[in-house]
Amino acid sequence: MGMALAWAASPSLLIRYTLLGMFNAVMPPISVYLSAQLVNKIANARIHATHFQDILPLILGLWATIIIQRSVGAYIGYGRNLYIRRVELEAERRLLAKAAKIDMGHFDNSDWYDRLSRARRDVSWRPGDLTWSVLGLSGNIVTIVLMAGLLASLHWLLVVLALAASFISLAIESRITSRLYKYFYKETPEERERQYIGDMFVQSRSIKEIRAFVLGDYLLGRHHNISEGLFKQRETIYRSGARISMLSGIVSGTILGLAYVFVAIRGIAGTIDPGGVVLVIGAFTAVSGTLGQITSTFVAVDQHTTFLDDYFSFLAIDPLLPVPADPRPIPSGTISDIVFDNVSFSYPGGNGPAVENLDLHIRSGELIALVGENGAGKSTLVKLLLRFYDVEKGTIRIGGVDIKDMDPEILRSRIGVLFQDYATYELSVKENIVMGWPYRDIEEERIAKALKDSRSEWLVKKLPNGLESKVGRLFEGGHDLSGGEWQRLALARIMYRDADIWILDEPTSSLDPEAESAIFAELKENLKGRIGIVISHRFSTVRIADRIAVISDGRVTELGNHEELLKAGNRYAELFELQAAGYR
Ligand SMILES: Nc1ncnc2c1ncn2[C@@H]1O[C@H](COP(=O)(O)OP(=O)(O)OP(=O)(O)O)[C@@H](O)[C@H]1O
Repeated sequence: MGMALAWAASPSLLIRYTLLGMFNAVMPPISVYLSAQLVNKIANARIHATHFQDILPLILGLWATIIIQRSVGAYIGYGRNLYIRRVELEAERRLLAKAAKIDMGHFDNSDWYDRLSRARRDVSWRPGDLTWSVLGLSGNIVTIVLMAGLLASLHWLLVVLALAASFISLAIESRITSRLYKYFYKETPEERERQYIGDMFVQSRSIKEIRAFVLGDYLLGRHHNISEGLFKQRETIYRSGARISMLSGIVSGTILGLAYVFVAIRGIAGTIDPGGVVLVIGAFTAVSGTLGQITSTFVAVDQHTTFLDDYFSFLAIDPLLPVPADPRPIPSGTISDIVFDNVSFSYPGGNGPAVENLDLHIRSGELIALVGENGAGKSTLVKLLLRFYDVEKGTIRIGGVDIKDMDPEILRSRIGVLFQDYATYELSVKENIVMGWPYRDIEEERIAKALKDSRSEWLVKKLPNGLESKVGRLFEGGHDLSGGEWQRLALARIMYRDADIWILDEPTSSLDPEAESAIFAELKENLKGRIGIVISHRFSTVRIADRIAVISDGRVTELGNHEELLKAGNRYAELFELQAAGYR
């Protein structure tokens, strides 16, 4: 799987640098062999007259191998760095592309969320690290085979010793890394909490409250306790890691010592000539060095398996909501109606139904308001209409077509929604608006109309660079906006989108009352056959709607226009009177 990713990033680069790596891996054995020959020639010079020209070819050969090895090595290093970045970028692109599409329900599952945040955290380096070590493997094998061949030409025992030293350290050291990784894997929920608390100190949403409630010491204390607990666990693991490393060093160092003993005895006895001694020492060192690299490759692969598992299982995550193979189109033009027909739904892991046996018929061209107490199920209706979740019972139909039979992305393209917790894009004002539908050419006229419909023209005039002004404080030169100003931009974004259904979930919570009633009046006027769904707790706003549905415990308990509901004298009338009394 991992290799498929490496291949997809750039097959030609992968092949080129693998072949070059294998070519370069031949250089060290040649170099060791030529050095041995050189030592023999020099030793022989004491017995037989030797001219410099006799050894010159050897020197030139050694020179050439070093030059080739170093320069090709530098080129490989450059190319591999680029290639590895490609792999990292490709891995990240795939992850983000998947994250943008998976069903919202997955985000309610903390196991998936853990997996995603781990994969997201590591995707910027683990695929690269893995590719880097695996790329060197073929070259390492070439070097080992040739070096082992050189050693075997002297004595098989040397090959056995060299391999033994490296395999023992492989076995010992891989234990440390797997333990380390298990630890990092396990700590995720605590580490997430620690980071979450740390973030509170720097996020604009919470910094004010930390001061106002004097929460600094309390939160720091909590952060400190988690950090200390994690530090202690880490200390234990690092300590045992250090002990294991020491043990591995002693074992492999001793085996290396034995090889030197063997070579020394043979050298003194004259059964190995001086060049042979050089060859043994050079080859032995190279074999254990290269086997060390192979060891770390295996360790790296082992280390990254959990990441790869997280990453690929995330990419392979199945949709929760079945997408029809042959989706039915939404009738074009104005939507004739939206019907919630006996709908029931419970959140996965939630306590009890959020919506139960709910019936609601929304007519073409009307502005309908949903009111009800906190947690009554109003926002859930919006999420069901957007098909973030599938209903458990009943159906939702738009223009007579069950939304389960539609392509969810096409369904969403017909809806413009302003969530309660709408997004604030710290980009330019223009982009904030254009993100309403960024897939067509930018039309200045449309932007101007969106600003007018959301009554935000003054906001653009106020900013120094007009539409091009950056908003937010994340980037240099950005202007921070007030809550109401951000909300205006979000509203302009909805107006820019050419949607047939407008949904505003508490659109006016940060707006001043004058702006609120103006926006509502304008919204109603601009509907022009569209369906508008507004969720609000402000009855002064709600009364403008054509009809009002009171939602209570996941059901529609009252339905009608303001006057009708007041006359009925039920919960709506009660709540309206309560709010109205506050203004008298
Ligand atoms: N992701 C979720 N997982 C589990 N339960 C949820 C989830 N989202 C909402 N709920 C629960 O579903 C019920 C309905 O919530 P919903 O957000 O629809 O209420 P609401 O009427 O929009 O409330 P408010 O006026 O506070 O915005 C609540 O009991 C809420 O706790």
